[in-house]
Amino acid sequence: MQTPYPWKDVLGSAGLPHAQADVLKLLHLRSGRRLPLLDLPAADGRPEGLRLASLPREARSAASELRGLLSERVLELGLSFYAVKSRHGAARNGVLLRGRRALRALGPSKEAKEAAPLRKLLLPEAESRCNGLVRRYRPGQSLPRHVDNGMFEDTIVGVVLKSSPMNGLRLCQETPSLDGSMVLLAEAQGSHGLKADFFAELGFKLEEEDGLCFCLEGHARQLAHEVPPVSSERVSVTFRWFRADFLKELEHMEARLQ
Ligand SMILES: O=C(O)CCC(=O)C(=O)O
Ligand SMILES: [Fe+2]
Repeated sequence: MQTPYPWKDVLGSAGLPHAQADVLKLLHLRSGRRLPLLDLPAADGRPEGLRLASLPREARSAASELRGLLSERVLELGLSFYAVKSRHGAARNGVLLRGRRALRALGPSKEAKEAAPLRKLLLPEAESRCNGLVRRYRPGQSLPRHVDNGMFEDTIVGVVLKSSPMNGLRLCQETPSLDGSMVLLAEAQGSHGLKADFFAELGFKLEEEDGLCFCLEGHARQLAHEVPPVSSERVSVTFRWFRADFLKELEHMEARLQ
C-alpha cells in the first residue's frame, strides 16, 4: 500500500538517543485519544533523581501481608492524604472539618501498623508524617497523569507489590514542547495545503517485577507520571511524607477556626 504523503522526518533517529531510536521501531500505536508512547527504559539516574532497587529480603513477608490487606481499590496507611487534603481545603475556606473523615487522619490505623516494618526499612525517619497508599489496578485500570502534591516532601518511595508484566509506572520526559512531553516525529505536506503531523509522547518506563522499589527525588519528583491501562492486575504501595511545615500551617489554620 502506498502512503498518501511523502513523510519527512522532523526529529529523526539522529536527534534521539540511541536507545530511544531503537524503541521507535517498537512504537506502540494505541487506539483512542491518546498518542503513541515512545519510552526509554528507566534506570538508576535516568531520569535524574530516579533510583531503583529490589525489596530487601527482610521486607518480603511484610509486602505480601500488605497485599493481602487490600480489599478495595485503594488503602491508606498512616496519616491520611485524603483527610489532610480535605481538612486543608476546608480550613483555607474558613471551615473547620470535624467528624470521621477528619479523625481518620489523627491516628495510625491497624493496617498502618502492619505496614510499619516495610516503611521503616525503606525510610526509617518521620514515621508520624508518613502516608502510604496501596493501589490495586485491575485489567484496564490506569492512574491519570499527575505530579505528586507539594504538601509532601521531596522523597517518594514506591514498591511494586504485584507487577503487571510490560505495564507499569511511566514518567513523562521533559521536552521543549509546550504540551510537555509531546514531540513531533514526522510531518507530511500534501497537495492543496494538506498537512499531517505525527506526534508521540516521550517518557521513561519502569521495567517492573514483583518487589521493585523506586525512589523519586529532585528532577524525577517534579516530572508528571502515570500508570497507563494495565493488562493484568497490578498492586503498588507509595510512601510519601507530609512536610512538617505544611502540617504546622494546617494546625495554625485550624486553631484560628476553633
Ligand atoms: O501505582 C504506582 O506505582 C504510582 C502511584 C502514584 O503515582 C501515586 O500514588 O501518586
Ligand atoms: Fe504519583
